[in-house]
Amino acid sequence: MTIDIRQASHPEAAAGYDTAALRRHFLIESLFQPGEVKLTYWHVDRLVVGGATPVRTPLTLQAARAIGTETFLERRELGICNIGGPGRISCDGEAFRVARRDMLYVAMGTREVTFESTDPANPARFYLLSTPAHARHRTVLVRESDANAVELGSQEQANSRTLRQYIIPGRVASCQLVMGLTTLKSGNIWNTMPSHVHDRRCEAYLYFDLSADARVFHMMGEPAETRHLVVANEQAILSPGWSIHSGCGTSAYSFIWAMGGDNQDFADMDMVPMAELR
Ligand SMILES: O=C(O)C(=O)C[C@H](O)C(=O)CO
Ligand SMILES: [Zn+2]
Repeated sequence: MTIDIRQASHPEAAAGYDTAALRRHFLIESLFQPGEVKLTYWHVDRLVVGGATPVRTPLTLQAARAIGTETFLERRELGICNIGGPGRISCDGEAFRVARRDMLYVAMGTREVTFESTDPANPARFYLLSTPAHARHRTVLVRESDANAVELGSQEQANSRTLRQYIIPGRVASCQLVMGLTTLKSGNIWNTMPSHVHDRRCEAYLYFDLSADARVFHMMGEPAETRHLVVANEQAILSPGWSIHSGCGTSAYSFIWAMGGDNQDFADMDMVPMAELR
């Protein structure tokens, strides 16, 4: 298991970053390495973002010095979404079959989490998102068909998409984690424009379902100081509360969004008028 540490950036510092520095601070280029668990610890809201890619043998989520507890989930909760072949996750011996686009919420206090692929020729790729927690809720598997689906955007604006809320109050109880998956319809390329910020919560996006030479131009920065990151398939971005987070792809794509912070009110967004964007 590897863990990369990312510190928080002041927006005035980020405005002076060149392309390499923006990518170093806000982009995770590699999450899914066969046979490995790869984690990134971000000091904003102490989010841990990662990937687990079991092939022939199971992988285990281990405690890390960066987290400082005996087990990884001693004082944390975890959301897991499978974006690969069918797989299995065991939580203290209770096994869950997790198909592509299913999400598992794993309760604080779970001592052992193991990841397995059903077929090594088509390995599962488990995307992991963990936030600090202070109460134990129930471990719950949410299938794609059971998530709250919301239709957004329009073909005319090239942003017609289905947003599915999986870990959200009323559906799955959690301490602070809110998580879901948005899928653009074919021929649509924009997400989340008009844009918003929510200084009360940070957010991470994992972009996927892109072909090898497709890219998403992910917009970030304070509304009057925007920058962009060029993002390839299965790369993730870290979005501080002060930053807009919108993407424009060279083709349609999907992305997993996840938030941690002070509230779990999905609708609590400060919308940015188009005239304020620079
Ligand atoms: O399709 C979208 O728009 C999103 O998925 C937006 C994110 O869910 C978001 O930014 C929530 O704050
Ligand atoms: Zn947002």
